[in-house]
Amino acid sequence: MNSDLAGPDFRLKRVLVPDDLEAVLRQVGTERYHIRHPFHRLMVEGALTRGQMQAWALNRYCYQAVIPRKDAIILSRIEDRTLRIAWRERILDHDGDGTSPGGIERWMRLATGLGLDAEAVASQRLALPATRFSVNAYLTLVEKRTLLEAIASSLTEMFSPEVIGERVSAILQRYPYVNEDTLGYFTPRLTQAPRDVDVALAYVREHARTLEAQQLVVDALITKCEILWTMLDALHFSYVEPALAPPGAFAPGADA
Ligand SMILES: O=C(O)c1cc(C(=O)O)c2c(n1)C(=O)C(=O)c1cc(C(=O)O)[nH]c1-2
Repeated sequence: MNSDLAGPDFRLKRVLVPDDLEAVLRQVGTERYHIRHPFHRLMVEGALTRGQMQAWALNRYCYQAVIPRKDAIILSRIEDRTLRIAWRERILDHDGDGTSPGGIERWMRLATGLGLDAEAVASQRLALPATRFSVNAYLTLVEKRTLLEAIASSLTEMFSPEVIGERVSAILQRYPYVNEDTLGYFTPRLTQAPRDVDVALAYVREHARTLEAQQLVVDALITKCEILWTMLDALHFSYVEPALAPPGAFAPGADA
């Protein structure tokens, strides 16, 4: 990114044309996306135990479960019918339509494929408190901030195909107890995410025209990166180092 667009803290220096705004947003991902988190790095190096992988799947279920709810909040705030039609696809992607499964069910297949009990995962009662606080922060963001910020916060999906590609190939290579079927959640995401990004990015490029609006967009994306980052922080603290999971949280069994 050209340094005359924004400072190292992502404070914008002037009003940007849409291509320059997009360049700043992509730089946020380069610097702040969870692909750089130590927990993710350990996962792709093949260094996590089965119990740590289970902890990841169990906690990430909370994020999956909240995604269609946050998209329903966004949907309720959109006045433009064409945009609503496009946005509602996201809810179908995650909830399914009652006949074909959605992302939540596919994530459950991942969790049970790793040896977790479906009821325990769905209840979310063994999730880390910090995971719950993080996913609730996402709901609060889309509810309380402007629609522009709510839409911009979804733009971490610009970076998800890379993190998913890296994760899936590393897991298949380095975790022999996980097979392709278990990771089936990720396959549709590789086409759904770019489709979602096209819609959200077009909206942001069109509607963030003032310096103030553009800064709000950049800050919303930073906040979303922080939400994803803190979820992995919590996993790292609780299950890797110093491995101090709070009382009541998931504890890997002796076989994991
Ligand atoms: O695997 C990942 O690392 C990852 C990241 C993200 C993201 O960047 O927010 C999403 C997903 N996956 C994902 O599967 C997904 O459905 C999704 C929806 C959203 C969103 O903010 O609307 N992000 C993500």
